[in-house]
Amino acid sequence: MAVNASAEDQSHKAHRSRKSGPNAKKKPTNDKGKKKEEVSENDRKRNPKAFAFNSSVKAKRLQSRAVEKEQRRLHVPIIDRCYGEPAPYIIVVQGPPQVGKSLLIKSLVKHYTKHNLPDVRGPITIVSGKQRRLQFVECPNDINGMIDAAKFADLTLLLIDGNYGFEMETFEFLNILHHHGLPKVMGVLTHLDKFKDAKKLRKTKQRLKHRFWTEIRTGAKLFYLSGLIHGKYSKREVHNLARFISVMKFQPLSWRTNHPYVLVDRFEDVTPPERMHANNKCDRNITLYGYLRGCNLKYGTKVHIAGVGDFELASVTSLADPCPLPSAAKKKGLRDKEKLFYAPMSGLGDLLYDKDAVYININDHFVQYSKVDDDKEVPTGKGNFSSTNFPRSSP
Ligand SMILES: Nc1nc2c(ncn2[C@@H]2O[C@H](COP(=O)(O)OP(=O)(O)OP(=O)(O)O)[C@@H](O)[C@H]2O)c(=O)[nH]1
Repeated sequence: MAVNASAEDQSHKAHRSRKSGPNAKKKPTNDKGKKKEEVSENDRKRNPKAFAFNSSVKAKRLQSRAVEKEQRRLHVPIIDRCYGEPAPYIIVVQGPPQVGKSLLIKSLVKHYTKHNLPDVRGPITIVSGKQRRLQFVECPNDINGMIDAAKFADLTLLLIDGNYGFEMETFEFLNILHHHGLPKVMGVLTHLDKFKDAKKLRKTKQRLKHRFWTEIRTGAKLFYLSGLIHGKYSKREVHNLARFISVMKFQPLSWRTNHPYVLVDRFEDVTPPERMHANNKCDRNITLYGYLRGCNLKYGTKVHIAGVGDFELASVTSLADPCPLPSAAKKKGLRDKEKLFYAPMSGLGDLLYDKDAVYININDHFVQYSKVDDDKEVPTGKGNFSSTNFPRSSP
């Protein structure tokens, strides 16, 4: 018994871990310098690394990714049902009378294509980049024209006379746009050269900008065209505006992606002449040309022509692209040759595509006539007919 009692009372020396030598180095330790066996169960459960972050940059990135994922979940993905090359984006230029709509379209066309447009009539299609085509349309100043324009506009340039301020036409058009799903809107202030006082100009710019933000949204883009140089807008300002349009991201409106629609850039009356002779007021057959947008157009579907009514579609034909995108070569930018444009209603563009023919427009100065002995002139050389639409081939 005496032996047992002495064994219970015996006190052992505490274990002294090695402080030096190879064994001391070998022992695994945790972060706080404690040896593995010394980490308590409680410490192990409260691992600070499990939920904290080390890098604030990484945390920010993770957070923004999570927000993005959440937004993607909330929005239905937009399915592009277009076949082949995307149709040109339509840019509607709107504003009160004499604000400078035609001049702005002419300046932008000149910037993109280096061509002078004498007159703005109908849609003007241009190639603005390797992947992008644009179609400029001037919005008429009547209510029906505005309603039609709001239906197809991808981007609206709202021209505002800076000297006068907002006018009724702008508010009307904005109201119509709101009812059609509000496409992208950018404001352009013109007639700023009429201000003589710099301070007044600055104040007006500020005032109009805030008024514009109230109408659209805070931060909506407003461009300033400070005046005319030789009857045209400043090259630098037009360049900035064109650059902005070239890189802009367009969000297709859901109704439009689910319905086929065409902005007609040319039309032709193909009624047989004998029918017209018999009755001058007979029903006409009309062929309409334009880029198909939205989704596919089926044979036999009824079409609505804005301002005219509903019609039966007799046939749909796919034609060669009159203003194609450049070939996908690995080079930067566009060559001058590739800066195509197509404006049949304005009477410009060298090629005119018809249902059964392609017409080449030859300028007068390309036509050469050679002298023939019997004093009759026979056209030769590059062109056979001067400024005449000449059928080349049938597709
Ligand atoms: N001083 C000045 N004149 C301008 C400015 N912008 C346009 N103009 C002039 O305003 C006149 C009308 O320009 P247009 O481009 O024909 O205007 P518009 O809006 O197409 O006119 P409508 O088609 O009749 O509605 C032209 O004589 C232009 O030179 C500007 O910023 N300053």
